[in-house]
Amino acid sequence: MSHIVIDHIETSLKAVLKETDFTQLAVLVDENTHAHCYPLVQAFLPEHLLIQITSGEEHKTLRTCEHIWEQFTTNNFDRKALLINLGGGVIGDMGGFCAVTYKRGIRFINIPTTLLAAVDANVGGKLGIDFMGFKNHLGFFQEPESVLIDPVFLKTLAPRELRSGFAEVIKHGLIADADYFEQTTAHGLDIENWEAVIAHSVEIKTAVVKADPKEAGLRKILNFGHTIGHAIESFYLNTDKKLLHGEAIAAGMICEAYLSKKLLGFSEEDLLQISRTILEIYPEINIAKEDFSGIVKLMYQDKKNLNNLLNHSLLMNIGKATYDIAVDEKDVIDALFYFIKLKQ
Ligand SMILES: NC(=O)c1ccc[n+]([C@@H]2O[C@H](COP(=O)([O-])OP(=O)(O)OC[C@H]3O[C@@H](n4cnc5c(N)ncnc54)[C@H](O)[C@@H]3O)[C@@H](O)[C@H]2O)c1
Ligand SMILES: O=C(O)C(=O)C[C@@H](O)[C@H](O)[C@H](O)COP(=O)(O)O
Ligand SMILES: [Zn+2]
Repeated sequence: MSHIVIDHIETSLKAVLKETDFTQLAVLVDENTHAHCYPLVQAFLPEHLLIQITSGEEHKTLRTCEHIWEQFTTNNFDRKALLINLGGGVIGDMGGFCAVTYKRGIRFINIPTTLLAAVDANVGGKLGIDFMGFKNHLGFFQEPESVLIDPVFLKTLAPRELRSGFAEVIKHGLIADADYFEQTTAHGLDIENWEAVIAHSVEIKTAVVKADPKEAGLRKILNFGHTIGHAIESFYLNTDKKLLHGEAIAAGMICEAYLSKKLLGFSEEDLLQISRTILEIYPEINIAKEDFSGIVKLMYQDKKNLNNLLNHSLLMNIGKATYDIAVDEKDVIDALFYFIKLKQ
């Protein structure tokens, strides 16, 4: 498992660099983390190569990886080089992917700068990039050496991005801790102590990952909301209706809570509570009826599927999830109809 620290970035970064022996150092940023986050760490870094990529899910591709690998290569990085991923989930997933493939693997450290990366993406070792329009289609399981979390980075994060990350916090409550779901959603996004939220989400996620690092079974519960959510995210990615990861997962969680009721006897009352809570935080997510077939088609590449069956992770109760539930295509369509009817 990674060494995960929540502390002032100056303290944690200096400590990690002191105890890590490396030949070359690179820092991966996008234009936003270059502008807002790099100035908070630059003074504590020894000589390094700064690699900048363009932000956004649409750049989480092989093409961007080629740029990163070219930078390592032209700067003669050897196997004892170290990469620092300074950014959100896109930087962490893709930087990690480039690190483990370069010369069969160099070490990497994550410094999450979005809520989503701090509570979820940068923790647990799922690395990857999108391919042929499918989410995280190429990837590895490999934990970072360290994850250095400091809520200070959230100060410059756009409110829409903070809200996107909050969807994974909601997910953690729904799959593992009913009280956490109640407490975190009680006042919308008006949260005073982000550090406590991050710490508890990381605790929930790391416990699951420790029990099942490579998603043989239990880890699939972390994918609640993602079978339908990823398909929605991919469907709208290159359109003017683009959704952020957490927004698509928020819609996916409503649909999959509906499936939990229909297929597992999850309570109607809890379904309504989840639907109302999520719609209050994400009122503007719209899915069009004419897009349903395209969305369902994308679900056939979900990594949890076996024998071409759409395998879902669903809820038994608020706070308890289960996995490997095969779902019929027509039930998925019903779930999407449930979502759009809620909004009428
Ligand atoms: N590996 C995993 O387990 C896992 C888990 C959840 C999500 N993910 C992946 O994570 C990605 C989403 O991550 P994300 O929401 O962090 O997106 P992101 O990396 O695209 O970051 C969101 C935006 O915020 C900007 N930004 C980042 N930090 C900032 C800061 N401190 N101040 C100002 N702007 C800042 C970025 O430039 C970007 O424009 C998706 O690709 C998703 O599939 C992976
Ligand atoms: O860590 C996990 O496991 C997750 O499923 C966390 C998800 O929030 C995350 O979006 C993950 O990248 C999805 O993985 P995938 O295997 O469905 O691509
Ligand atoms: Zn996710």
